Amino acid sequence: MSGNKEFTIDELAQHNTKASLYISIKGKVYDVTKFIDEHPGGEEVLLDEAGRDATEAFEDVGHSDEAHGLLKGFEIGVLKEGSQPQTQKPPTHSYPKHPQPETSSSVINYLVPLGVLVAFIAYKYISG
Ligand code: HEM
Repeated sequence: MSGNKEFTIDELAQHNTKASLYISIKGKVYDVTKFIDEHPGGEEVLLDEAGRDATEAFEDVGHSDEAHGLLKGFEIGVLKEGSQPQTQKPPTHSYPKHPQPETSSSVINYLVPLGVLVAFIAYKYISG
């Protein structure tokens, strides 16, 4: 079965039990209710990902071509655009970079060793 029905993330989330189990992978929605008992990876993992975007979990396992092929048979629609969960953090407040008071600190960095050197030479000169 395949379809062009668009599911929102909320609709998907309603099918998160063994009685009706939808999973989304790469923007497609799959009804894997009938597959729960047959999944070689066990039902537990499917139930863990039930009703949500399982792209990462599915890819992490490194499923075979056969597994990818099976997916086609479970396709019932697509995840509505813009309803994907935010995997990336929204841009947080960007803080303006404060200009560092470069000059004053670099002058000090330069003057202190110079002062030490001058003091050392003066000391040598006076004492010797
Ligand atoms: C929903 C569609 C899924 C299908 C059609 C599917 C299919 C399969 C198939 C056919 C295998 C046998 C090995 C292979 O051919 O790669 C397998 C293994 C496995 N699957 Fe899935 N899988 C699905 C989702 C998931 C999800 C969401 C997880 C979550 C982590 C998962 C975890 C695993 C694990 C851990 C194995 C390895 C089992 C083992 O080698 O002992 N699967 N799956």
